[in-house]
Amino acid sequence: MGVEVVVDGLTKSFGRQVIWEDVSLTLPAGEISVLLGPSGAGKSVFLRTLMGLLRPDRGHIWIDGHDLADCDENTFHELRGLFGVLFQDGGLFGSLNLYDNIAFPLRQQATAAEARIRQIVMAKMELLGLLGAERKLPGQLSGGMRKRAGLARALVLDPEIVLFDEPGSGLDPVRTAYLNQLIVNLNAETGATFVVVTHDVDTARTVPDSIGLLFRRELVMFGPREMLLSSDEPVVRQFLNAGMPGSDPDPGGPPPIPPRLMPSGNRIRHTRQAPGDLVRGQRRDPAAGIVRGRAGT
Ligand SMILES: Nc1ncnc2c1ncn2[C@@H]1O[C@H](COP(=O)(O)OP(=O)(O)OP(=O)(O)O)[C@@H](O)[C@H]1O
Repeated sequence: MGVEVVVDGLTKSFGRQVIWEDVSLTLPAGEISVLLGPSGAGKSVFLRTLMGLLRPDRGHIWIDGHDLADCDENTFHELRGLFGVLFQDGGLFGSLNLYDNIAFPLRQQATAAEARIRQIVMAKMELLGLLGAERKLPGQLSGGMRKRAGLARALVLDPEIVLFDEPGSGLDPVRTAYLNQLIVNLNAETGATFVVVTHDVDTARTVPDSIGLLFRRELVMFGPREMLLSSDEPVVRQFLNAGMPGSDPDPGGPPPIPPRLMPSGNRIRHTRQAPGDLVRGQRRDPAAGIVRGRAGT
């Protein structure tokens, strides 16, 4: 099972440019959280700060009782080892074939023999639908395959926390939908804590358990998907439900909440809340289709 990450009062600036201030949220263990925001809101900076690639000006990132933003070097390396990341472009080495790209983190660790490395790499390639493409170079792959290869490499060390930076960027809607389903399936398969940053509203509405909205240097709201999708907060409504910040909110109220994507096959996701529970608890009518399946089904 993945680990919980507690972000407390995080602030990041570059010189005099404040990117975001006083961000606090809890990423639930084993669940999918999506951070949504317009281009330039600082989503990628947030991911890079979360995994220790950038140092925050203030605040804490608590994981397993340690503060990633303020700990000794050994603890820092141990905490960094909990993360796997899918970079926007897949982050593959252009001169290495797919097999060697995916094997790279294992070889860097230098703890596993080649036979074991082969077993692990082939298992991840199978999981991501990449078997047969072992000898291809990244430049010979479609955008979708490059993303999946980047994901196989991100998963090769069985991380507890997986970060996705704009997984749909550069993909057409069909490939984005395929990748979204894959994310949900992989979350069920690995049980790791997933954090997805995106400006794709469809992804934010259907993939996560929780949604956060970064807008104008602050985290406007973070909470269960259904809470944000039924929120009356104008910025949240404008962004998540009408799609255009600054446009008039829909006078008829938020549009229906779409069903959450469920894992395909026999995979099971264990989440804290069944679809529809939250809006029912608020005495709102769940939208048609929302109450499909129970938590863990
Ligand atoms: N290393 C850096 N040094 C200085 N400024 C930076 C650095 N990295 C990012 N920024 C600035 O931080 C701001 C937020 O960038 P970021 O890439 O996090 O946005 P984003 O929300 O991920 O946007 P997009 O959706 O377009 O990827 C931008 O103004 C960017 O120029």
